[in-house]
Amino acid sequence: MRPVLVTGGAGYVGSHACRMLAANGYLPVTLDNLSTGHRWAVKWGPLEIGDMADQACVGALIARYQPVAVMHFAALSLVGESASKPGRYYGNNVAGTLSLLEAMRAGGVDKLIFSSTCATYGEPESCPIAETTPQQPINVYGRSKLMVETILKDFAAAHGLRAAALRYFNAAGAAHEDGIGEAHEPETHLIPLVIAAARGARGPVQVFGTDYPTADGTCERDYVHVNDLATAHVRAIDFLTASAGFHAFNLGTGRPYSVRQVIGAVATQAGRPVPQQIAARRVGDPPALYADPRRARDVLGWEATQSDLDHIVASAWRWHTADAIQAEVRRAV
Ligand SMILES: NC(=O)c1ccc[n+]([C@@H]2O[C@H](COP(=O)([O-])OP(=O)(O)OC[C@H]3O[C@@H](n4cnc5c(N)ncnc54)[C@H](O)[C@@H]3O)[C@@H](O)[C@H]2O)c1
Ligand SMILES: O=c1ccn([C@@H]2O[C@H](COP(=O)(O)OP(=O)(O)O[C@H]3O[C@H](CO)[C@H](O)[C@H](O)[C@H]3O)[C@@H](O)[C@H]2O)c(=O)[nH]1
Repeated sequence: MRPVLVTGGAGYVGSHACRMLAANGYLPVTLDNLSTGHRWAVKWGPLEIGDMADQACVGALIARYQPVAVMHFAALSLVGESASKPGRYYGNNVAGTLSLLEAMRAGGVDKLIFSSTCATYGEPESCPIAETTPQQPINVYGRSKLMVETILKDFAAAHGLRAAALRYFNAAGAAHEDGIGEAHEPETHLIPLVIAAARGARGPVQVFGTDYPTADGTCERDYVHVNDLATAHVRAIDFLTASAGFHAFNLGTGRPYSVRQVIGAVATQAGRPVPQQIAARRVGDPPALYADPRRARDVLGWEATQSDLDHIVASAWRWHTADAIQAEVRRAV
C-alpha cells in the first residue's frame, strides 16, 4: 500500500479521506494534534499524534513512511473565532502550513493536496463561482486559506512543489456505515444543527435571516457529500503525478439549496417537523454561494455523485441517530 501523510486525518473531512484512500490501495498515515479531531475517527491506518508545525516530527514521519503525497486537512476553521483570535488562526493555518512545506521539501515529498474553501471568494458579485472568480475573503479564516494558496503557488514556482488547492463548498453527510461522521465541537454547521433540533437534542434551529434576495428568503449554499470530497482528493493524487505546478479546483455540485429546503429535507427524513426560530442575519453570510464545478469535472474527472440533498441528509441522520455508533464514539473518547 502506498503511504499518504494525512494532516488532520482525525477530523471530519480528513477521516473520510482516509477511508477513501484505504479503499484505493493507499495507507493513510494520520498526523493530528487532536485539537478538534478524534481518536475514534482514525480507523484505516496509524495515528501519529503531533503538530504539523513540528518539523522534526514531520521529518521523522516522512523518513519512516516515505509518503507519495501529503493531504493537508489540519486547520482551525471557526469563522467567528478567527475574528477574535487572528494570531491563533494565522499561526496554525499559515505558519503551521509553511513549516509543513519546509519539512516536505527537506524530506523530498513534492505533492500536496490542500483543503481550501469557498470562503476564499468572500462575497462574489455573482454565482456560480468559477476558479477565476476574484478571491476576496471577508474573514480571517478565509484570508488564512488564501495566504496558504499564495504560498503554494510560490513553492510550486521556486521548488517544484505540485499542489492542488481543493476549494470545498459546504461539506456535509457521513460514512455512517463505517462509523464516521461530522463531530465538531462546537458545531456551527447547518445540517447537524437542524438534525439536533429535530431529535430534541438541542433547542430550535435558528434560521439566520429570511429576507435575503433568494427564492424563499433564506440563504442558499452548495452542499457536497464528504464522500464526494474524499474521492476528489484521491483523484488529485493521480492528477498531480502527471501535472506539475499549482492548481485550484472548486468542489461543489453547482446546485444550491436554501436553509428552508435543508430544514424540509430533515423534517422528511425525521418524519416530524423541525422546531425552528427566525433569527437575525449572521454577519458575513452572503445570500447565495454555489460552485461552477466544471473544471474539476473536465480536469480531474470528478463529479459529485452522492450529493443529492436527500442522500446527504439521510446519511447524516443515520450517523447522528444510530445508537450503536454514538455509543461506540462515546466509549472511544
Ligand atoms: N467542513 C467544511 O464544511 C469545510 C469547508 C471548507 C473547507 N474546510 C477545510 O477542510 C479541512 C477539514 O475540515 P473539518 O471540517 O474536517 O475540520 P476538523 O476540525 O474536523 O478537522 C481538522 C483536523 O485538523 C487537526 N489539526 C488542527 N491543527 C492541527 C495542527 N497544527 N497539527 C496537527 N493537526 C491539527 C484537528 O485536530 C482536526 O482533527 C480544514 O482545513 C477546513 O478549513 C472544511
Ligand atoms: O444555525 C444555523 C447555522 C447556519 N445557518 C445558515 O445555514 C447556511 C450554512 O451555514 P454553515 O455555517 O453550515 O456553512 P457556511 O456556508 O457558513 O460555511 C461554509 O463557509 C465557511 C466560511 O464562510 C466555512 O468554510 C465553513 O466550513 C463552510 O461550511 C448559512 O446560510 C447560514 O446562515 C442557519 O440559518 N442557522
